[in-house]
Amino acid sequence: MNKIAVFCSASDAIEPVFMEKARELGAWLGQHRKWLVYGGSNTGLMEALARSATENGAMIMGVVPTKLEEHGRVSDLLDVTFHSVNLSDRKDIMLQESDVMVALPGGIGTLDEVFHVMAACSIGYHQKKVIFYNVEGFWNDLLAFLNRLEETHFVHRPLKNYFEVANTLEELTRLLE
Ligand SMILES: Nc1ncnc2c1ncn2[C@@H]1O[C@H](COP(=O)(O)O)[C@@H](O)[C@H]1O
Repeated sequence: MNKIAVFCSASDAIEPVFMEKARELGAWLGQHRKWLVYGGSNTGLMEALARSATENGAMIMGVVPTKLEEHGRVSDLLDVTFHSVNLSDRKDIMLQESDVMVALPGGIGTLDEVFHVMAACSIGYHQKKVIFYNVEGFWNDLLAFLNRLEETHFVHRPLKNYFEVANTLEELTRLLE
């Protein structure tokens, strides 16, 4: 897989371990000459990831909604900039431009992106998967809830159709190779 979308936090106030894991992933993307497709913001895990990716040789595509541009929150690291009108078409563009999506720890924006991709997969718009990068068990509660949805038949197909989980960088990169 060559074009990897990454959904992740825009916050600068989170624990350093998450920044470190984002940088490690960025370095791997660069060393393996991958394209990073992401939200293009100059804050949080997004900027940490993008800086490390570009320093290690990755090409970077940012999908930037008008609002971010208006607020001066666009990273200056981007090789390619896609301009989106809003968050809805931003998600469609990120999905269209990538082979697989990785979810690093994140908040509401990240959850919105993850569920957009899985919901579209669930009714057959695509067959691309989300990989939850479960740094420090960040996604455990969400994964437990998703498993409950499967056990109680609230999801239409087995969850393995929609996502995979990587607990370490090694597990993640094995899925990305
Ligand atoms: N206001 C936003 N700034 C940057 N990125 C955003 C914003 N809203 C949605 N996104 C996307 O969602 C995540 C970051 O949002 P979090 O709420 O911090 O998880 C990122 O992947 C962006 O593409």
